[in-house]
Amino acid sequence: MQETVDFISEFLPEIPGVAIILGSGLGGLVNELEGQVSIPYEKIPQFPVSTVEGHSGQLIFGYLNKLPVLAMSGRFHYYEGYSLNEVVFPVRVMKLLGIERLIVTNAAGGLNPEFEAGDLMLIEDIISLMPDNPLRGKNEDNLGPRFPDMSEPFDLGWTEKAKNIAKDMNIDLRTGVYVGLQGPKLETKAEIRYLRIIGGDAVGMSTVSEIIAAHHMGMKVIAFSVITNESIPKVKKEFTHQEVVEVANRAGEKLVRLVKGIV
Ligand SMILES: O=P(O)(O)O[C@@H]1C[C@H](O)[C@@H](CO)O1
Ligand code: HPA
Repeated sequence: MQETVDFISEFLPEIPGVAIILGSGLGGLVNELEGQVSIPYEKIPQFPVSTVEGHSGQLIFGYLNKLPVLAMSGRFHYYEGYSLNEVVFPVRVMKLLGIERLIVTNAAGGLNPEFEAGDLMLIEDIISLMPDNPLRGKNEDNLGPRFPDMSEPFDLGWTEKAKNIAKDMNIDLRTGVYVGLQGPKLETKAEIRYLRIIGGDAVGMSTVSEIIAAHHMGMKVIAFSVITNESIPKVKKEFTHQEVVEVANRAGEKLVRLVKGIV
C-alpha cells in the first residue's frame, strides 16, 4: 500500500478533501472536474485493473467547486475474480493518502415496490451478503480496530446535509437499505422476495465492502444508488447490463448535480 501511496502522491497537487467512487454509468461527474490529472490503473503499482463495461479504469484528481477531489472512475467487483482485500485496496490507499471523506455511488436494482427506474437513493444502511469480508485475516491495527462497530456506517451529519441539499435542489431523494451480493448472476424471483423480507430496498454487486473498509479506517462515508431497474419488473422483461448503464447515465445526471452540491 505504501508503494502505491508514494506513487500516487507524486501526481497530486494537493491532498483531496473527498474521494468519490463512480459506479456504473456515473462517469458524467468526470466532466465536471477542473484541472484534471488522470492516472490509468494499469500504471499504478499494485492496483487491480477494471474489466467491466461502463468502468473506465482511472484515478482522476480535479477540482469540483474549487475543492480538490479524487475520483475513482471504475471500481473493482468481487465477481470479476478479485478478493475483497483487492476490491477495497483503493479505498485503503485513499485513506493513507490523507483523504478523510468518501462518497460511494452505484447502480442498483430496486427492491422497494415504491421505487422506479431512474430514482436516486441515499443509502442509510447496508446488508452485506458477500461470501467474504475485507477485514478477514490479520488485522492491520494502524488501519483500524479488529472488531469495528458497524451500527452507524455512514456519517449522520453528512447524510442529513445531503437530504437538505437534495431538497433545496428539488431532487427527489429516496432513502433505504442496500444489499450487496457477490453477482454476477442476477437474482431469482424467490431471492428477490427474500431480500425484501430481510429489509432490502436496493440490491447490487458492489459498495458494501468499500463501506466496511472505509468505516474500519474511520473515514466519513456517504453513499448513493441510482435505481436502474425494478428487481421484479411491473411488466415482464429481461434484465440487460446495457439498460443498467443507460439508465445510470440518464439518472446519473441528477446524482452528479447532487454530489457537486454536497462537495
Ligand atoms: O459498480 P456498480 O455497483 O455500479 O455496478 C453495477 C453492479 C454490477 O457491476 C452491474 C450490474 O449491472 O452494475
Ligand atoms: N441486481 C443486482 N445488481 C444490479 C441490479 C440488480 O437488479 N441492477 C443494477 N445492478
